Amino acid sequence: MGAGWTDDGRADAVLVLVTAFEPFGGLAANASWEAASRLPDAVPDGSGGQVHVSRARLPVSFARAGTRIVELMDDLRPDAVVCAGVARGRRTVTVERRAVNTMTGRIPDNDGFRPDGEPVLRGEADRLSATLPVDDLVGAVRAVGVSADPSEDAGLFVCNATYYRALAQAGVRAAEGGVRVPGVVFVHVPGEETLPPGRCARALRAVVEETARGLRAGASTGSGGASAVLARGGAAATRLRSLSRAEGRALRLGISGGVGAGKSTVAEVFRRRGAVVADADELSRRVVEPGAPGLAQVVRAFGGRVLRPDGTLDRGALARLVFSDPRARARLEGIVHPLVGRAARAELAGAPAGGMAVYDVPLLAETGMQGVFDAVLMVDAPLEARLDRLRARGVEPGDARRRIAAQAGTDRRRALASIWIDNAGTAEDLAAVTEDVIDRWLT
Ligand SMILES: CC(C)(COP(=O)(O)OP(=O)(O)OC[C@H]1O[C@@H](n2cnc3c(N)ncnc32)[C@H](O)[C@@H]1O)[C@@H](O)C(=O)NCCC(=O)NCCS
Ligand SMILES: Nc1ncnc2c1ncn2[C@@H]1O[C@H](COP(=O)(O)OP(=O)(O)OP(=O)(O)O)[C@@H](O)[C@H]1O
Repeated sequence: MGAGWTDDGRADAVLVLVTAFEPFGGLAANASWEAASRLPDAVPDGSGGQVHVSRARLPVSFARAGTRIVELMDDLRPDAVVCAGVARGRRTVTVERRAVNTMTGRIPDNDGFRPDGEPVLRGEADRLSATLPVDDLVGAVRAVGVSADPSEDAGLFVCNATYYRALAQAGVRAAEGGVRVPGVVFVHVPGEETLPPGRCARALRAVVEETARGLRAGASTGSGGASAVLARGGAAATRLRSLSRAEGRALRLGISGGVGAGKSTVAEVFRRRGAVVADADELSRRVVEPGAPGLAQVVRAFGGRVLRPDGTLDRGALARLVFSDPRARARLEGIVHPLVGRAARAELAGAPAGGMAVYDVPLLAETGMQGVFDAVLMVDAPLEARLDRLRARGVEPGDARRRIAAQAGTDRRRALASIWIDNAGTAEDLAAVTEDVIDRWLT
């Protein structure tokens, strides 16, 4: 991101867009704009260069602020968006972890509109998470002597709705294929009676400078630093949610994606980097080997037609059966999944504290197991590329399509991904971007 990305013809400059709000609620000034208007046109990037800063004042209007920020993001193509707003009841600067898809006003906005629980964007996710590193930004504000905390969400007023629109817009860009997807965060500043304007401006500047440092760190190494996107050739990783990591045990990472998306290739990179990796497909073969408990159960359920003459499972025959009949599939899954789950847990228990326990599992979204992981990494690739790659591996497109029809779609996968990898380049690009993900975001 940043240097080298000139797809839209823009000069190679790195840009942070900072938005803040006009006054509302009968006050003459808005502390967020007072702070934003004091920002310089460029800030140091921490390695001798500068990152450009563009400021915009938004209306306190549910309808107009969201439209405006989307326009700004489309026109300016910023590398990061820092939204600021005022939260007069709060004592500290707060960096918001997420935006919620609900609008409620205790008072009307500046257009006289007072929503009562309507969605910001109908049919979209209930909440979206910051794509810039919230905890690092909190640390940067504290480092300049201003009290700051992370906050769970941005409330329900215009600030939140604007944040939601900005995150959704970044998601649209990511889904389009991932060039210049900006990291987005929202910062609430207290009112002037709590934090004097000079200190407030210093706090916001600290957020912008930390963001700039992250962007430049990424640009100078060809990956993303604190930013939300890492790219290598045609492969791009987007960080959609912040990652939590518990002390005293291994990081629990789920890797998933549709058939042929590239998850085993990604998992292999993790294995090379020392992770303990459990592969659900491999385990699902092991639990139905001759003599293993699963095989007898499968034969009881489906009969001898799923056995080869040598007594091993005829996987092709079973695949034809279950991918044309959802009830048969559910029956097979009812036998195989518990056995696979048990075997995977046993393997992953061996990962040491401080290491990585990685579960490569195709049906992560379908089985709703995201809660057991600290982070979920989803791999995706254009449909045609998946079909071609699978064909090269001997899987007929018809078979592949039937499996795809039995799997979760992109939206469901995105809704629970912490990291999204678009595998639209070469296998080498995919491996390189995975290495970057490990180095930048997971270690
Ligand atoms: C039907 C079977 C025998 C076909 O075997 P085959 O060797 O052709 O495929 P393999 O197991 O290597 O799976 C390849 C890919 O197919 C897809 N797939 C497999 N099972 C399913 C399923 N139940 N639903 C949707 N997609 C599936 C996944 O993307 C998987 O990565 C086998 O897939 C199976 O036993 N499936 C049921 C168990 C299961 O759900 N496995 C997934 C991980 S636990
Ligand atoms: N970017 C790429 N370019 C070319 N081939 C690729 C690329 N990524 C993966 N492949 C190949 O495509 C095939 C599918 O990839 P992989 O096995 O990693 O996917 P998967 O998601 O684990 O698939 P499955 O669901 O079938 O287990 C493999 O043969 C792999 O080597």
